[in-house]
Amino acid sequence: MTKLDELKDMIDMMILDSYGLGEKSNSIVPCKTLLQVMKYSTPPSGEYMKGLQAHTDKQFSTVLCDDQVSGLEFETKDGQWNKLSLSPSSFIFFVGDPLMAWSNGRMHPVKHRVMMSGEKDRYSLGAFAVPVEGTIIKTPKELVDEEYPQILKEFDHMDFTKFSYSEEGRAIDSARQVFVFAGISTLRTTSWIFRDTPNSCIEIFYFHSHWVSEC
Ligand SMILES: O=C(O)CCC(=O)C(=O)O
Ligand SMILES: [Fe+2]
Repeated sequence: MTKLDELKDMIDMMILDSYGLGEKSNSIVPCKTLLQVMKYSTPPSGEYMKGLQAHTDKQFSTVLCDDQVSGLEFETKDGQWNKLSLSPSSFIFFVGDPLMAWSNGRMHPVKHRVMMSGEKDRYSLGAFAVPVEGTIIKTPKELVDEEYPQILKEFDHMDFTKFSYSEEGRAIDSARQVFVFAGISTLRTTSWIFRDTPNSCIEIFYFHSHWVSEC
C-alpha cells in the first residue's frame, strides 16, 4: 500500500469518525487509486492563460501536490477566485462530487482551475480515488435528517462518469452535473452553459495512469 493510499484512508477514517460512523465501517466506498502527472506550460510572456478549466472532481476524492509553481485557484462560495500556494511538504485534499453525494451535501466539492502566468512550467501529481466498477453512491441513513433532507438519488458511479463526459453532461456547469444527473428536486436543465476556449496550455506530460492499489 502506498503512502498516498494511507493518507487517503486516514482522511476517510476522519470523515467517518466526524459523522459518528467510524464504528460501523473503515472505508466509505471501495476505490482504486489513479496516479496522474500533469504539466502546464508557461504562457507567452505577460499572459495569464487557462491551463485547466474550472471544475469539480468527478472522482470520489483527490490528493494533489505540486512543484510550488503557482497556478491552482479555487472558487469561494461568493464566486471569487483565489490562488492556492502549497508548501513543499503539503498535499491538498479535494472533495469530489461522489463524496459530496455520499455526505448528502454536508461536504462541499470546491470548484477549482489552473491559470498560468510567469516563466516556469507547472507540474502536479494527482492521486485520484476512483470508485471500483459497479459502485453505487448512496447516502447512509444516518446522514439524512430534517436539517439535511436527502438531496440526491443513489446512482452508479460509472453511469455518472459517462454522463459527465457526454454531450449533454458537457453542456452543464461542472458543479451542477451531479444534481442534473441524480438530483431529487432539480429539474433537468441545460441552461448552465459550459464555456471553453481552445487556448488551454495543459499538456498531459507523462500520462502514467495505472491502478496502484485496491482499497
Ligand atoms: O494540476 C492541478 O493543479 C489541478 C488538477 C486537477 O484539478 C484535476 O486534474 O482534477
Ligand atoms: Fe480537479
